[in-house]
Amino acid sequence: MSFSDLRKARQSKESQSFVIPDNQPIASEPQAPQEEGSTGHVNEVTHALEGLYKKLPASLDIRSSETTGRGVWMKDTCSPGSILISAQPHTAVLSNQYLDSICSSCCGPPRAGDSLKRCTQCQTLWYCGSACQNRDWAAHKTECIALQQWATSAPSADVAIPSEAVRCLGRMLRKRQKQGLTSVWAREIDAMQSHRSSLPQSATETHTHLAHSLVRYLELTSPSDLAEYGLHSAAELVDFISRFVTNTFTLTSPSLTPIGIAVSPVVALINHSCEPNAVVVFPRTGGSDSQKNEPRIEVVALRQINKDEEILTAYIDTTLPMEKRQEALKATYNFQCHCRLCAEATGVDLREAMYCPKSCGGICPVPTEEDSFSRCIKCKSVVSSTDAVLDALRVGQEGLDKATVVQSRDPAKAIQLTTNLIPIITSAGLTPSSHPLLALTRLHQSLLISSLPANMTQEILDEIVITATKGTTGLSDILCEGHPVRAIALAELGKILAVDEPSPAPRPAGTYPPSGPPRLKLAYDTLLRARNELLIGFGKANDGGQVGWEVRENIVSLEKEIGVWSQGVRNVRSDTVTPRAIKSGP
Ligand SMILES: C[S@@+](CC[C@H](N)C(=O)[O-])C[C@H]1O[C@@H](n2cnc3c(N)ncnc32)[C@H](O)[C@@H]1O
Repeated sequence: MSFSDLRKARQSKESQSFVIPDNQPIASEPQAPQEEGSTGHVNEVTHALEGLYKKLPASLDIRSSETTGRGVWMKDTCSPGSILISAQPHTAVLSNQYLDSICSSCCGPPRAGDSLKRCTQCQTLWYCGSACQNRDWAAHKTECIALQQWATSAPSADVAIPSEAVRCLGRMLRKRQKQGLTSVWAREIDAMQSHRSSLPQSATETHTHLAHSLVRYLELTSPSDLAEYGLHSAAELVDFISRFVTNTFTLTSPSLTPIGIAVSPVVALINHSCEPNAVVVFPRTGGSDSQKNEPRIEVVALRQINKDEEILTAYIDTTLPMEKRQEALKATYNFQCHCRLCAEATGVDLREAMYCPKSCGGICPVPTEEDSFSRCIKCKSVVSSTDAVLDALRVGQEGLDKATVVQSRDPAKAIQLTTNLIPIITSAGLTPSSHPLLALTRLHQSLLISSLPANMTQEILDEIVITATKGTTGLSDILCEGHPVRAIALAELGKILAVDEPSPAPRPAGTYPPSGPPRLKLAYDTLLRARNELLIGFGKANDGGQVGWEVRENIVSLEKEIGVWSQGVRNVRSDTVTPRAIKSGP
């Protein structure tokens, strides 16, 4: 779960009449139910929680602890790939860049051969068709006018649409007003945790900017106007925003591209671990009439979770090293993580590792500015090239930041950066799973794919295969089997290996990537592995979600291709055997 887009909150045209106080505690802030002991069952259920209890399947329970607040626990043991929660988000909105390519109601692309239809009034949201538009109308009706007014007063075309955060908060407040402040819907939102009273300064500033934009979007002219949304002061508005920031999920496409944000109070009850036993996904659950149930947010078990064990998901990218994970958790969720991965300094974390300088097959922790001493855990050789490694790490991180920023505006520049930096960091000895090498490799892969020339050469295709293989190797070293990120990476590698080679030619055994039939066989094996992992990460009952179905089809067509090929070989053999048999006959 992450929410980086808050930083993009628009700051223009702030209302003059509003003073949003910084860091003032909210007297009426609802408290998470607390009990003595670390994991006591919540006996006194607040009104707000009643609805959430009803939404939880019978196998789950809400319990609270002093350190992490409320959390969701297993009442029965479940197996990997079990869908633990399946819910329709309270609100889901698309990021601005996807408004014209994805339906704002079902959050899916247009059906094959069809195109999206634009709302003729605001000309901002697009839909699959009238069924999707009608389903969204209750939420869009007032939003439609607000979007038109925002566009009219926007200082420039690039800020003519409010950010996803502002649009999402607008939808939440309007629905809260419409459903009634005491409705189950509103109480569920109110039950989400707020950090208003203990925000770090950086977060307070972001919340404040967001509040200003929201005030403009809702066309409020004085704090008293907030009353119609059940908020009685600007401080309560900031409290509402804190609740939203702490509990919002990144809405993703079935292949995990971030496409927007979603709010689901029941899923938001789950606490964080950097070694999660479950994941939050939007797999698309299928069926002939699936659009009306989408988007669906689901929590899926990554491994067996035992009775009386807490369900834990990761709020941040767990391929990052500890310091970066802690920074991200503190900035957005205001806590320090003490999970096993963060607390136990056992062995070397493969997110921060390099190969033994003597190439004994062992690994060493990467040196840091604070602790530059590093030695191989196997042969104990000391890393002497510390300065060179630190330089490579610094240059790699700077390059990664730059390439990430320019990737959509200037993909050629981004590709130039990743192409130059990957060899530098690799030669410093970093393992494929280490930061920033893994992140650069994955970015390089996606840039290569998105900038494929029409006349793709064997060389380019092979480079993509090699990059995708390095990425999957790195991910497989640090993410558990069935993790959706790892499963999608495997599926992509399998699909890339299955692409028709422009000029296949036999290669010596052991050459990577292979060519011709051995490549096809490798594609088949990789897709089979991917499918097994997709069944875990996106749920067995979903048949691995949309990517799982696609991979199943890829496997079937490869089976045919390999079958035709084997049949061809058999025919060739029998063609050559038969004449000989005739010759050697009586
Ligand atoms: C999405 S909410 C999770 C549910 C929350 N515990 C509650 O009572 O509503 C996120 C907040 O829960 C708390 N939290 C989640 N995981 C935690 C962890 N591993 N350690 C400490 N606090 C955690 C933090 O306050 C965080 O901002």
